[in-house]
Amino acid sequence: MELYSRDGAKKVKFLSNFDIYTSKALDWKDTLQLSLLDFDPDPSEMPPVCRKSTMEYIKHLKKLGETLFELLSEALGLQPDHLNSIGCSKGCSIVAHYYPPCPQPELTLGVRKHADAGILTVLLQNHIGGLQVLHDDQWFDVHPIRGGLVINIGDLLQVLSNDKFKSVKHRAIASHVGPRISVPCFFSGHASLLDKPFGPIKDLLSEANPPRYKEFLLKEYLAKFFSSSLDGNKLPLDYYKE
Ligand SMILES: O=C(O)CCC(=O)C(=O)O
Ligand SMILES: [Fe+2]
Repeated sequence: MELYSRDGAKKVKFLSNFDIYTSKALDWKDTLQLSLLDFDPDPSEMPPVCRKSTMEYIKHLKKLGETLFELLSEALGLQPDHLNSIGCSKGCSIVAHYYPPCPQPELTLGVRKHADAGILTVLLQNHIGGLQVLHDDQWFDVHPIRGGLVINIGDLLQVLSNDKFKSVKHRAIASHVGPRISVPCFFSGHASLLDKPFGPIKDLLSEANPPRYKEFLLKEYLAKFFSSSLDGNKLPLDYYKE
């Protein structure tokens, strides 16, 4: 109760669906959300119950994020430090979802179909399972692997890469068994990116590969995402397509 809030400015909060007032239906979950725009949080801001483990986890996440962005830069044909140098690995939100057992799972979902709004997601999950990805119009289970992490491309990496990387549509189903716990970490860039124009990486563009998105302000895009709902028809990214 102490942490329960929908105040965007709060770094640590506990809430149910972020779109509770705009959505037609709600997801079967509660969420603890930690915003780390600089990766260097004051430990006293973390809830005591998970302070030590979170601080330890963040250290590893930062390193893993940097390695993943090096690999992705190379895959785009850029210098290995490109994505890191523009701030991709410099900030993230850690979100811990708690999906209670559901008496009627056929009537709801853990999380509705969506693509992550950020750049890249690193997801840790417990052994219950329920995450599914959409491929060729079919849902496929992502079976949990002990000690394994799921890496998802987000909408902003689709923009940066000018559609070379595609964000992945996914959802989580509800289940009689539980609780299921999943902890996605959303990399969405350093706080300093919020006020700067954001768009496809210039080095990737040419006459043969013109920009597929207009430049936009990250803070406006994020405001659109959080003020809409996951089941809306128009996605925030659609506003910026060329
Ligand atoms: O719980 C999961 O496995 C997925 C959660 C998710 O997709 C999200 O928070 O964006
Ligand atoms: Fe997601």
